[in-house]
Amino acid sequence: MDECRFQEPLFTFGVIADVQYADIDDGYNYTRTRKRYYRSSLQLLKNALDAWRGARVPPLFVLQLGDLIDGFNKAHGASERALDAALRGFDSFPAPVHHVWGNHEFYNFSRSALLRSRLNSRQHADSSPGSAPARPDIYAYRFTPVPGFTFVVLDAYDVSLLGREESSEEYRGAMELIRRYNQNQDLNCPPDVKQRFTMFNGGFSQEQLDWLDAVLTSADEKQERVTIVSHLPAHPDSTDAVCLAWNCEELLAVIGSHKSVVCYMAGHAHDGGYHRDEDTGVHHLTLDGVIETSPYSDAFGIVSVYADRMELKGSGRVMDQLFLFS
Ligand SMILES: Nc1ncnc2c1ncn2[C@@H]1O[C@H](COP(=O)(O)OP(=O)(O)O)[C@@H](O)[C@H]1O
Repeated sequence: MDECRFQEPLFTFGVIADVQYADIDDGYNYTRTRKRYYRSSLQLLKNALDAWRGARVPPLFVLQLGDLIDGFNKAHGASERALDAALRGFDSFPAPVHHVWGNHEFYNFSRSALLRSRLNSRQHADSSPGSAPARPDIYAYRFTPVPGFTFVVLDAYDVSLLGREESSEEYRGAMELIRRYNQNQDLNCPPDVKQRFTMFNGGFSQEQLDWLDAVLTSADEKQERVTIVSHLPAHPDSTDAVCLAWNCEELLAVIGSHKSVVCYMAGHAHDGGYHRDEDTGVHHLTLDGVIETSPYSDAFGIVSVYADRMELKGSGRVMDQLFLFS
């Protein structure tokens, strides 16, 4: 009988990725292999919010893993309207929402506009020094919802052609980097080798990686469990090669040099993925995207956190997953 008793988690949190809402008819991905349900994605977001609200242990916070509204909104002059519609549900939600930025955020808004927008959830960062990189244009921060558990939001488009002014030093540096691997006229077209070097991806600057390294050093010392979230997946076995962050190898090297990291969560690749890195024990989760989920299904999860593990309870196409701490 005892085994059947519900074990109370320390806390729970909600996860959702790639809502890509737009008030337009259904369409397809670039290769026309997957249907995209632009309008009904808003209902699937509402389903997630309702389920989290009614959960036995309601989430302490939600992680929105990026691409909340689709790039098509820009062409229709509907970016603000779509963002309002997508954020409306979150407004009345009784817990903080941590927004990650994806490529579709940059199709709709400039980096400076995003920093001023409600998609900037940096107000939920820890108030202690070092909770964000010194450079304010890098959208990354650390938060500690419960002592012993730290979460890090990373900016996967810090080094990118997206969101950076064409006249800027950052844009020039990103162009130099992508051109080293991608000689296609259309930079959204992946090269044959290192396919991730496309314009719809990006990477992490040295400043951001150094800051992450310092956050993780401190977490190691305090014996904390760290979960890192970003829009772009980092581990090649957790996703399609086209969807990885440009300098995923450098990021993995930083993660691998700290024992505090237990999980890395991303969106971007709508078919999802999971891999446990055998060398580091880190769980790499790519969450299935709402946008390519039928209106008759769902794509979100709630993660229950315990002293020795996290348990993802998926809804609809999101599979359950156990993240044991090593
Ligand atoms: N293989 C490709 N060749 C050229 N352009 C592409 C290719 N794949 C995607 N794109 C373009 O890149 C942009 C981002 O692709 P998209 O599939 O919309 O990304 P996401 O999966 O984030 O929604 C779109 O403008 C799309 O048309």
